[in-house]
Amino acid sequence: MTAYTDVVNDLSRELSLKKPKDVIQFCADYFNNKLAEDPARQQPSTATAPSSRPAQTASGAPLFKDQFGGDPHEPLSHHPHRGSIFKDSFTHPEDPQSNKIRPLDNASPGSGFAAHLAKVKFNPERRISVSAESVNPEIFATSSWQPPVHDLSDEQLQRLNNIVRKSFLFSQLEDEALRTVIYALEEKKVPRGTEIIKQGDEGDYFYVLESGEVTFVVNGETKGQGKSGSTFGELALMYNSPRAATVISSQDCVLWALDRMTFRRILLEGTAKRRAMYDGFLKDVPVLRCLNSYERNKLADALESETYNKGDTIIREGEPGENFYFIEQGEAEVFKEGEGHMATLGKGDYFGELALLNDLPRQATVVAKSDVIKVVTLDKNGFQRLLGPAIEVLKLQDPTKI
Ligand SMILES: Nc1ncnc2c1ncn2[C@@H]1O[C@@H]2COP(=O)(O)O[C@H]2[C@H]1O
Ligand SMILES: Nc1ncnc2c1ncn2[C@@H]1O[C@@H]2COP(=O)(O)O[C@H]2[C@H]1O
Repeated sequence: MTAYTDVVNDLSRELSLKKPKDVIQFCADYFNNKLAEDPARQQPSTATAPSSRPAQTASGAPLFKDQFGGDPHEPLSHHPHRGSIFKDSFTHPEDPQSNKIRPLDNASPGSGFAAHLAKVKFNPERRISVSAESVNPEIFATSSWQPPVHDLSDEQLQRLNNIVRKSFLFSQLEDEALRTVIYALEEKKVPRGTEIIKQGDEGDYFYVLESGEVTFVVNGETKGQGKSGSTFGELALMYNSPRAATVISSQDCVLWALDRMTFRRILLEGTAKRRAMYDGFLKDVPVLRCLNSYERNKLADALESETYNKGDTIIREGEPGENFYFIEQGEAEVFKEGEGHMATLGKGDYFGELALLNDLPRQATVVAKSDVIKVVTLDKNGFQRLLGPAIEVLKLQDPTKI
């Protein structure tokens, strides 16, 4: 009874301090957070597992159940090998009973593995809102959470340094947060054909792919590839929802795994805000109509906003090109040396693609026309990796050829 009273008193104190608008959601997050942080409820690690374990109840059941009542994991509960690579076993998609990894006969993502994957139908679009844990980061201040700290060799640090320099996700972090994330990362080498994440599982780790390639499969259908430098496994951690896709290495991969709590504490808030901020706008950009909502989210992760005033030169003809731009608000004009005014661009239009597509200097000068023009920019790396099928549309719409 004393324990119960203590818990209720602690909760009441938190409630009076934070005064949340949604008391039920706050309480749900408060207890989920407590459970996830209680080491007594985490299973002991295995040889292949990173030191932090996925959040589970004492009985081994996932903590983060469907808030609408049902347990999203239920259909898989009789499956003997539901775990991802960092749980019980390495499983081969063609033989889930096997703990051994066997290379896939046919690495072509469209054929070989898709048919063997997740039999359970699952709606990857279903989302539980990002919980108060994220929108209310002070909730963490009171807890005794300590991030994992791994022993990294100089060689590993050097490689991580390269990844961090190229990654928009990390470049947004303050020094201390970045250091915490780096030392919490754990290197994992996985051979081709390994099921890294299984659709429907609970979320445990977020992954950064240093080298190799992974394939995403949703309800048995291949949805795309992640290339070196990309990240995955964030959705289940952001929304406390089951894994939305199965992820299989289609080449030998070097991965870095970040535990759920470190992801939530350090990377979640920025990611969720950025996705929410840009999603409405990106949906209305004609050239991005061919992207699905997940591809739009990944694009949002990489965008930066910039504002210019009337007369400012955003791009100068002849200079090297580093960024691609979408206009979020206002208008810009395009001029070309010797030819004069070429075009006026407005909301939802883009510019700066030619230099990046063709590895050429800028082909024109772009100047802000409105008093204030808001643009979102994507760097070269993001341009090459995140526009997917939109790249073909950009090539077809080359303004110098039409
Ligand atoms: N089309 C897609 N739908 C859902 N998840 C995807 C898709 N493509 C890639 N993924 C990634 O696959 C991951 C599976 O685990 P998560 O749901 O945690 O996060 C998911 C995303 O990072
Ligand atoms: N007629 C045009 N010729 C060249 N660039 C144009 C023209 N119209 C619009 N632009 C845009 O102006 C941009 C200048 O930088 P980029 O050459 O990278 O990409 C160019 C196009 O996006």
